[in-house]
Amino acid sequence: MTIRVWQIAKSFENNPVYDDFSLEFPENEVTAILGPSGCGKTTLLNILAGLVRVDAGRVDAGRVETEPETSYLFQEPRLLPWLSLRENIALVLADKLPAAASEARINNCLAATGLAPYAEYLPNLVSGGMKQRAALARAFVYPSRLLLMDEPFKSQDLKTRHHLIELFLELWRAEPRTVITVTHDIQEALRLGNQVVVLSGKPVRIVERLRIDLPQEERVRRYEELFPLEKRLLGLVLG
Ligand SMILES: Nc1ncnc2c1ncn2[C@@H]1O[C@H](COP(=O)(O)OP(=O)(O)OP(=O)(O)O)[C@@H](O)[C@H]1O
Repeated sequence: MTIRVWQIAKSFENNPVYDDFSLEFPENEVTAILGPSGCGKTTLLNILAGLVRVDAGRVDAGRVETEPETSYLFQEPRLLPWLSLRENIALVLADKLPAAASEARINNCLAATGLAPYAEYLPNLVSGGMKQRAALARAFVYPSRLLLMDEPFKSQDLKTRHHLIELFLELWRAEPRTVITVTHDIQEALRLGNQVVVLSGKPVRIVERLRIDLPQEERVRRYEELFPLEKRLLGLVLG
């Protein structure tokens, strides 16, 4: 199901963030959103997650009745410090699947993220990159149809970020879902996005919407083909 917002409006007191704003997020594709601080990117994710109500317009986030079908990945891993990595991941599946299916799914996810040897560790005993792997595992173990990511790799060093992006793409290819990711990093947007949307202004407008047809798994090897897009996005972001 395609996720979309249609003619939405949202103000905070006298601050009109959205007014008559529409955007579609194609099914099982990654949409990367770029835009200046404060333009409304997190607000859009929160609207789609059902955490913020719009003042007007329609939000079609693919939810079946009241059942949450959304995973949310943040810049900080947000793991519960008193639970092991396995328990943190298992938490989101509580009551969602029968115990045996849940166990199998968690073990697969731990293996896919390279966390199996550390599954019983508490979060504080592992590196920041491993914590974010666990957060990725938790986001993917939950059978959501929509995954929202708010600057998910921002606080990681360059190499860890590269590995986390590759890991994200592996998990997403194995179990595709519609992904919307917010970032300030043009290269990250170009590595991840099937579409890249640039937002700006108050109320916010779409200043660019690019489609990228080069498959994500080819993008490191053939990055030079993305240079013209990078240049274009840089021009738009720098104004
Ligand atoms: N709960 C709230 N109450 C009042 N104002 C809010 C609230 N949430 C967001 N805003 C305002 O809405 C605008 C958009 O905020 P938002 O966090 O969506 O921007 P952003 O593009 O995600 O910024 P950044 O890139 O810095 O994270 C800002 O002016 C912000 O101050």
